[in-house]
Amino acid sequence: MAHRFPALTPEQKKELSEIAQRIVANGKGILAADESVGTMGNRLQRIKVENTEENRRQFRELLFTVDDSINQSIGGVILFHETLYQKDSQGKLFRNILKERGIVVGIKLDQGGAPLAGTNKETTIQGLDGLSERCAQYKKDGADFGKWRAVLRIDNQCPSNLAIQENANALARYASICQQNGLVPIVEPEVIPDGDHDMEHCQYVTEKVLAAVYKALNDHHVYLEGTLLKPNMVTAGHACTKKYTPEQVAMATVTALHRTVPAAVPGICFLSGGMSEEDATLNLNAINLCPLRKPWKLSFSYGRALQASALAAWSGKAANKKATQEAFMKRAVANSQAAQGKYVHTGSSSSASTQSLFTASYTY
Ligand SMILES: O=P(O)(O)OC[C@@]1(O)O[C@H](CO)[C@@H](O)[C@@H]1O
Repeated sequence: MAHRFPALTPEQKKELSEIAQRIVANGKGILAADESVGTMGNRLQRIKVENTEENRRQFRELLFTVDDSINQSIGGVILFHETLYQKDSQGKLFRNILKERGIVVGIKLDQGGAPLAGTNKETTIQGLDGLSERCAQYKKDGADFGKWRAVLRIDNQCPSNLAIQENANALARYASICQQNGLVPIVEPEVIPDGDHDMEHCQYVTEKVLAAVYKALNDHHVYLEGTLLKPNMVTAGHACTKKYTPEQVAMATVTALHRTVPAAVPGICFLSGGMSEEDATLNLNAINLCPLRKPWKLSFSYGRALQASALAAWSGKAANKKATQEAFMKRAVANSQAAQGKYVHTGSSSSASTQSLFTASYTY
């Protein structure tokens, strides 16, 4: 079957694949700082800080103005709409601060879940209407990649075939629209860790979900070299009593990816999904040391696992700037090492870094 209606020009493809490769260049990963106002509110509540636009801005300013060497560990930052247009205390746009450091700016594009009737409380994600116009505007405003998170749950009759197919199709439609507008789509089908299932069952489900996603991306003529995948690691459910080592998680995760993700995809950046900061780093390191063939960069796109100890150190006080930035830098460097299989845990871990960051039914 001839490909008579090419979706992208060679120039568009070149731009997309170069952006994707810059984000996951050696030892680099993504800071997911795209928490919606509500999600950020939950985080701030834990440290007893009011969820105001100014408080959200102040915390993010600390992250984005950390030492210049951050660009050795962080290749991209995902922002929420509000943050893309915010400035630091000197009046400089955050997005310009990031770009001047060579960090690629990304934007969260999904817009919340909607119920799938006739299923066991499963959802699809909204945001396709008007997406092309939003992407075009964000590209003009400095974004070079987008993110769309679909949520799949393991439970009685879940994920259903309907939820898998519907979310795969929405991810593929989103990815196609992003690429038409010069944005690299981060494709995030998250199998959330709620439940008492074992790791083997998570692997089975993750493979089914990823296989459906790559079939849909192919159906929608998405250019894989200009995409990044943001999956869950294969782990046991949060309430499972059986414990697995990082090496076991790594083998199950890389096996699932091997079976489903084409080698044309330049990078796979895991979400942290409620793991403690330290577990997220140890698992990523083990994944990079896993003896299977790994044709893609295996890196991170962490939200909670990059920010939890920084948030705890900040506690809403400007006087804690140094401690906040040091805590963030420590996690960024550790994950950069883990993305190269070079992380060696030394000394004692702070309590914030070993604390589970799991939230039940984590949606937004
Ligand atoms: O699981 P983590 O690493 O904390 O966050 C992963 C993530 O996709 O989920 C959040 C909610 O959409 C986003 O803020 C973030 O990008």
